[in-house]
Amino acid sequence: MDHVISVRRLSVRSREKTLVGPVSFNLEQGSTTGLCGPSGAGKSTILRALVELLPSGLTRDGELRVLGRTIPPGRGDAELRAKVVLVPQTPVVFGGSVLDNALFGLRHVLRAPQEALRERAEQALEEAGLWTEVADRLDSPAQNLSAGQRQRLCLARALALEPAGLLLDEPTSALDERSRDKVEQSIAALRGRRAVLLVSHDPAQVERLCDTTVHLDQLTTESETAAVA
Ligand SMILES: Nc1ncnc2c1ncn2[C@@H]1O[C@H](COP(=O)(O)OP(=O)(O)OP(=O)(O)O)[C@@H](O)[C@H]1O
Repeated sequence: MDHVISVRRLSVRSREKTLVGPVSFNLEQGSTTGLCGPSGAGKSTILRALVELLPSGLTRDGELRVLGRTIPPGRGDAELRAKVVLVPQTPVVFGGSVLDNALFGLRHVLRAPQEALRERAEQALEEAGLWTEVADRLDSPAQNLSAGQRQRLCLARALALEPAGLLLDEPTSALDERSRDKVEQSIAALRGRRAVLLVSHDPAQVERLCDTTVHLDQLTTESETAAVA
């Protein structure tokens, strides 16, 4: 069976130098992989490279395959972005209601009747562990949610697309312990269902949530990283 994401000797460079890589790893269906390394090692840059959303001036080399399809550098498209979804470190909550936010990605990717979209958005809120807290306030402004609830709303917005791969950039770094636990419960519930790549600075969190780990050293050397099949 194809890996959900397969990366071979992927590196990202600016005009002047290599910022990260080369790295090689696979993400498997149903498995949660930790992406670890010191600050500046390139974790966020790798996540952006996997969805072909690098800042201008940065380019990717090496092979990226998503569900068996090779994505040439600079050729990411809407299909890729529906299959692999990045949830950034800082939750981006748009103006509008909780439901509007959960529907946001779906509205842009799928042309389906409003009712079908709504059903999927509600399922995603359930999958993100937020449903019981927002079921009676779907039409309220999303801006009123707590930080932990906002993080799970962003998770729901990503899950509504039913992605094969989910890339989570330090999803709990700004949260207190109670909110962190709730977000962790939601991530743990994805095991067996999605391929998840989780950037975390917290070894205990990686231990709790991840089946395998990819370590990025500061300016990763030529040696291949862990978790290579
Ligand atoms: N647009 C850019 N132009 C030039 N260099 C960049 C750009 N974006 C990131 N970098 C550099 O790439 C390296 C990796 O940055 P990145 O943010 O991916 O690290 P990180 O491992 O996610 O760090 P942290 O754990 O602190 O979030 C850093 O040296 C950073 O300065």
